[in-house]
Amino acid sequence: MVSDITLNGVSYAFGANTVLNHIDLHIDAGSVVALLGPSGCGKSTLLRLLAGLTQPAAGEIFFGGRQVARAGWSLAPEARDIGMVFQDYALWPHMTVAQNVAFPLKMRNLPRRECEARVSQALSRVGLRDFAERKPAGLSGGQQQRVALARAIVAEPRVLLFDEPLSNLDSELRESLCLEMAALLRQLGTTAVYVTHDRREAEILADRIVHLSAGSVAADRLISSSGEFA
Ligand SMILES: Nc1ncnc2c1ncn2[C@@H]1O[C@H](COP(=O)(O)OP(=O)(O)OP(=O)(O)O)[C@@H](O)[C@H]1O
Repeated sequence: MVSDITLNGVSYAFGANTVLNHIDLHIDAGSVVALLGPSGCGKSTLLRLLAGLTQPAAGEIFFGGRQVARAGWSLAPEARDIGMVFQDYALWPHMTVAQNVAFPLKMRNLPRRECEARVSQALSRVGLRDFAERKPAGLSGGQQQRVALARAIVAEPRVLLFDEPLSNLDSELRESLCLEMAALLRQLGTTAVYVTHDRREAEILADRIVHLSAGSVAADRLISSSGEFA
């Protein structure tokens, strides 16, 4: 099941530094929204609030009809039914690729066969079916990020969150993985929020680009399927 996302008057501050200032935003179920903006504008902070890694100082966040955060309270990340992909891959080095990908299924108590089938499907989707028994250290940066992507989608979460997942890769690889991720996100139909400071990446991946500037929404534009502004 996918979920829409609603932020009502969400604010956040580090001490006296207001980082997000009364954000109102509705994200349709199944859409891919890029959060674009210069360094320090609050993109990662907004994503961390969606992930449940931090709590808003004011406002509320809903996934579907369910409140997941309000001032001073936040539902834990593991209770939110989300998948996350970070810039630094965040794989467990002692586990194989298959064990890394299977990790989100552990808490779900699924039969072993179903776990194996899901891991195999997720690895196929990212083109890594033959790498299941490798350790992350034996993979390139692009392959490690594909593992992180497979781990994010394996449990079929209701929301996918991406924090600059391609920024550690060289430009050629970035472009090709970006196109693959765009195709995968269309195929999955999961609601996704994608933080980037790269406008081209945002245009390839997203249905809609929300520009943040100094903690506020500065522009909000729909993108047509050809990558042009609608
Ligand atoms: N732990 C922290 N303590 C104090 N201030 C912080 C902390 N983390 C971030 N900030 C400040 O909050 C503001 C927003 O940071 P945030 O990481 O959300 O921006 P960003 O748009 O994601 O930037 P970048 O693209 O560089 O990652 C910045 O001014 C930053 O300096």
